[in-house]
Amino acid sequence: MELIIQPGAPESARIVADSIVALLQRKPDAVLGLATGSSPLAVYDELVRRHEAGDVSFAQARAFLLDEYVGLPADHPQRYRNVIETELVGRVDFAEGAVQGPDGLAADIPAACAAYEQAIVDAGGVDLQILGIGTDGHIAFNEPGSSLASRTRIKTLTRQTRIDNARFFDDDVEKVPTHTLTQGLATIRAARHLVLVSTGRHKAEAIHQMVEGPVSAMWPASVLQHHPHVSVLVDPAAAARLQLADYYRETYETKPAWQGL
Ligand SMILES: N[C@@H]1[C@@H](O)[C@H](O)[C@@H](COP(=O)(O)O)O[C@@H]1O
Repeated sequence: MELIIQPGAPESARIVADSIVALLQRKPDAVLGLATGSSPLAVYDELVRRHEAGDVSFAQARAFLLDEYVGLPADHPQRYRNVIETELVGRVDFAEGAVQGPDGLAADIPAACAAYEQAIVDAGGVDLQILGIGTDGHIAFNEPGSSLASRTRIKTLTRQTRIDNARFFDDDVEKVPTHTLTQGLATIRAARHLVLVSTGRHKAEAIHQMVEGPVSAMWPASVLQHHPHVSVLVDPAAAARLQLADYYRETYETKPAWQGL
């Protein structure tokens, strides 16, 4: 796992965008994994800028979302398929139908989850997965206690996650759906490169547990310790609990210039 401590989200976003642009230049039909939540927003804004500058095209790329609320109407602004359309997809040149998410309105949820897993496999797997992290260490919507071997399935949200996400639902926790469809921890681990971005003191414990704690279902993101290619970009506040912060800084500062993420 590579830890990169940057002054803030814009600096991290430029590093992540460099990596995504380089990927799409060498593999125009790359498969991206997209995350919602506030953490990746600076990355999406940076990608839009690079696209507008003519540096990158998504015309041949495909993308898969990490998760989706169960039961939100198709036109609900907080449905993740709509959120990602506003934040990134509608601002660049993805082809029609190139971006998929789990179907939170499916009548047969287990079948929809299995079909989503198969769609990712059929696309050749995810080349680069963008991730955020919840205050309780969840990635996508894999809450504490999630099987480290889990695949796409329905999950019940914790009260804490619903409180954290109430800001997107008029600050009313009761409006936050209770269930989601989420890629599992094993699904996420199957992506070839994982890039996690996080800022703020409220994420410091989760970042510490993910990087330096034992691998445990109680901190689901800690499963990333088993992945061979993970880049974690944090600001000083999110890095505040890291025991080896000085070592991570020195490692990054002395990294050979030719080596990307
Ligand atoms: N399902 C999403 C996650 O994908 C996201 O990483 C996390 C953190 O969100 P934020 O980046 O807004 O702090 O919460 C949500 O519940």
